Amino acid sequence: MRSESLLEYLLVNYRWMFVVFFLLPCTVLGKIWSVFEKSLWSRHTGLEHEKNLSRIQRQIRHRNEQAPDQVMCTARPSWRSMTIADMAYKKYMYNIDVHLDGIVSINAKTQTVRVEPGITMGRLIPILIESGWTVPVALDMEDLTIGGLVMGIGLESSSHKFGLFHETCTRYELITANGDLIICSKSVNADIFESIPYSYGTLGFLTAVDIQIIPAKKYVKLKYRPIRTLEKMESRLIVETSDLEHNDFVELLIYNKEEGVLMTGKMTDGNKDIKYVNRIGRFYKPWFFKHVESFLLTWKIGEEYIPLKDYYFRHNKSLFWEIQDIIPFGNHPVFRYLLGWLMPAKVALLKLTQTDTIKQLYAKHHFIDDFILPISSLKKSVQQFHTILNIYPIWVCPTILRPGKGLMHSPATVNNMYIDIGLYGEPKVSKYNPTILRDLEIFVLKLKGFKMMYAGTYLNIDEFKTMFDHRLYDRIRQNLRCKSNFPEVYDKVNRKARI
Ligand SMILES: Cc1cc2nc3c(=O)[nH]c(=O)nc-3n(C[C@H](O)[C@H](O)[C@H](O)COP(=O)(O)OP(=O)(O)OC[C@H]3O[C@@H](n4cnc5c(N)ncnc54)[C@H](O)[C@@H]3O)c2cc1C
Ligand SMILES: NC(=O)C1=CN([C@@H]2O[C@H](COP(=O)(O)OP(=O)(O)OC[C@H]3O[C@@H](n4cnc5c(N)ncnc54)[C@H](OP(=O)(O)O)[C@@H]3O)[C@@H](O)[C@H]2O)C=CC1
Ligand SMILES: CC(C)=CCC[C@@H](C)[C@H]1CC[C@H]2C3=C(CC[C@]12C)[C@@]1(C)CC[C@H](O)C[C@@H]1CC3
Repeated sequence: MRSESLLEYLLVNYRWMFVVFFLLPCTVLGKIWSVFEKSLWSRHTGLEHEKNLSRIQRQIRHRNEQAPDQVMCTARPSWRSMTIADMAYKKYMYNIDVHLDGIVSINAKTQTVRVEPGITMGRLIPILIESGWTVPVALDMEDLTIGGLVMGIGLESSSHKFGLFHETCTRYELITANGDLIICSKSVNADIFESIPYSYGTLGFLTAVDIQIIPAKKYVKLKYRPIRTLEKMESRLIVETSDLEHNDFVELLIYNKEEGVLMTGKMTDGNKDIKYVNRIGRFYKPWFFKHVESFLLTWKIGEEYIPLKDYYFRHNKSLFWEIQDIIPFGNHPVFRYLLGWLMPAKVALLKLTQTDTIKQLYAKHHFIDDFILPISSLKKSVQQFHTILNIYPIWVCPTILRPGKGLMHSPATVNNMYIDIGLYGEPKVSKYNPTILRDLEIFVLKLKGFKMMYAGTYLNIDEFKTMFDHRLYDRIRQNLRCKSNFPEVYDKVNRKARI
């Protein structure tokens, strides 16, 4: 630390000062600006969308003439993306500006909403709820974009019922390498439709997505059930995920090797008898994972009504549990009541303003990743993660995987229940080395599991192709003449491409 400038030293050791007194006020100014920007919603019409398409097509044709050897990616800067690492490839690939973030239409008849890919969950969900609708898989971080969730993957506590985010999408609009616009759905260009999810923008540029919508209700009636032992957590999770009639939402937080809290929820309009609604989204309310942990103290089953939007964004204020490393006193009542209204910190601003030292410290001493494994391997996997990482809490989110031909699908010919295991934090084992991730990836591969690619991978190309079925993807890449125009998925998610 001695060789660092004073500013660098302060930014690393007292980052909370910078975050609380500069970054949070900037976030609030950004929010005020977005209130004005909301008028965009009414401004976005089909016509506006058409204009945007020609703008993208012009850029692609220009690249095809001027730089045909340089493969393309979107111009969305790395600091805006919801990933911890920098996308190094943005610097040497040809950047196409695909920034479209409107709602094109809401169609109550077909129960779909057509959106442009840059719209975030934080903008889409409130607008839909105001119109009485919601999406089946509503992601819990405000800044995630629809394009990113289709091209990467997304899952939430309703995924045990509806599957991964893209499975609730019914139509994509894609601009291909030669600038053509393709529409695809289950009935039109069905193979292209199936190969787009998880292709990380390597088949074309997404310009519109149709998502199913379902009627929104006022609350989620959420039940908290403390459970001791991993065996019991696993067996209870299997029972609750198959009870689709009672459980619209299922999520498990594991707080140590032995104890966790299983949450099951149902969307409801409630009735007049509701005495207490826990508005967890209010600024002075405790961080959600701390609130859930409190059920381990009383060891009683709890039940409460939570407003729908508050439930959806329950992990947003504390960025799951990541904000505690940055503002360690952020959950203290004094902070919450005085400055809690400034939260949550904008991830993009945190990324943009982190110094190289902070980046390196995170790279060396911090772990952020998600693994998707068969539900019956919960106990075995958590034990392995405990030995190698010892990070708690652990996020467990069940998701159904269906058979298919895309990059990621159930290896069986029937639907299979999987769980996403999210590990975010500082490993508490002695001698932690980030390359240990490779061992974990091999462990997951052996269990016929997958990993989420937003954090990058140490797998080599052959292992990667064993984990993700490339047969249809390769064929579609050939048909759409992607070879010299777009990189392969692996070129974007391997460790050298993400630093
Ligand atoms: C992943 C992580 C992120 C953190 N982020 C913040 C933050 O944003 N703002 C804040 O005020 N405090 C943060 N902290 C806590 C803070 O950085 C440390 O308490 C402080 O740096 C210790 O300083 P030192 O001079 O005692 O130790 P040092 O001599 O600076 O370091 C001792 C050891 O700890 C490691 N280390 C130091 N700082 C970090 C760090 N930030 N991350 C990982 N390893 C580290 C060093 O590599 C070294 O091995 C973070 C801690 C961790 C683990
Ligand atoms: N609960 C959850 O499921 C969570 C998921 N995530 C992960 O975060 C990522 C989403 O974050 P977000 O910041 O929204 O997206 P990103 O900017 O990270 O984009 C993710 C990928 O999607 C591609 N992409 C995005 N928009 C388009 C488009 N219009 N056309 C073509 N390709 C496109 C990007 O291409 P390019 O490389 O060319 O820019 C990139 O490869 C996903 O990978 C997701 O798995 C993170 C947190 C929570
Ligand atoms: C629910 C799933 C599947 C994933 C959740 C991942 C999140 C916990 C991470 C996604 C982006 C991450 C970033 C950070 C923390 C963890 C995430 C929110 C930081 C805010 C950590 C501090 C750094 O300085 C900036 C990081 C930006 C990305």
